[in-house]
Amino acid sequence: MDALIPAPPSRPAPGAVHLPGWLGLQEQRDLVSACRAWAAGPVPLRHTKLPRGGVMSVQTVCLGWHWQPYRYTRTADDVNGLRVAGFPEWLARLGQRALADAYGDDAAAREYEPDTALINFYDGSARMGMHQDKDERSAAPVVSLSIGDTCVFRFGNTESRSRPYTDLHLSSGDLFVFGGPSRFAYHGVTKVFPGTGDPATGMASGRLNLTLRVTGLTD
Ligand SMILES: O=C(O)CCC(=O)C(=O)O
Ligand SMILES: [Fe+2]
Repeated sequence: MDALIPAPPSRPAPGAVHLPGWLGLQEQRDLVSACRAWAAGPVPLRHTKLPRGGVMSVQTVCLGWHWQPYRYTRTADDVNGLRVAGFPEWLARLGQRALADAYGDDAAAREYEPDTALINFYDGSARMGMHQDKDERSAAPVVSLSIGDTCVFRFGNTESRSRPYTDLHLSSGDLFVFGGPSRFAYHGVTKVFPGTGDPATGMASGRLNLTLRVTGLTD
């Protein structure tokens, strides 16, 4: 939680890697600016509607492909019907750098071509229940980047939402990658600590998380 003393790198499960403080301050600032522009449209940042009538407490906007429970489409049919913003090349390169640093396998990192990003904004009371990222038709790793307030990220197992799991803090600038045997592990966000982010990132409050993924889909 203390931005001045980043936690050491850790591997909570095989294929899962946490690299605290991976993004520099300027990279975080640039990502915040980019996310602010994406949040304005063509598809706005919004609370995703759930099939049984509820809404998610986080607010989300997608790039490349639009996710809604539980599929990807090019257009945001549950929002305004517009095509989502494209997935930029620079973000794919950032994802490759993340994989290279997490796994130390430059050749595998060069092959990584994420084509969607889910950008989630958490206010102080938002949470995300334990779930698997399993609407992709690819087992390529998920790259997660966090900016703003620190949260408790619960990283579990591939069998069920319950124990064993590891609770860790994801703070501003942290990278978390889950692939290989952990790719379909359950995970969630149980708590956000308001006021723990550095306003110099451009986030006055709240938490931003980007997950880069390979959908395995073609048009
Ligand atoms: O906010 C996070 O750290 C996790 C987000 C997540 O699991 C998701 O978008 O599927
Ligand atoms: Fe997820």
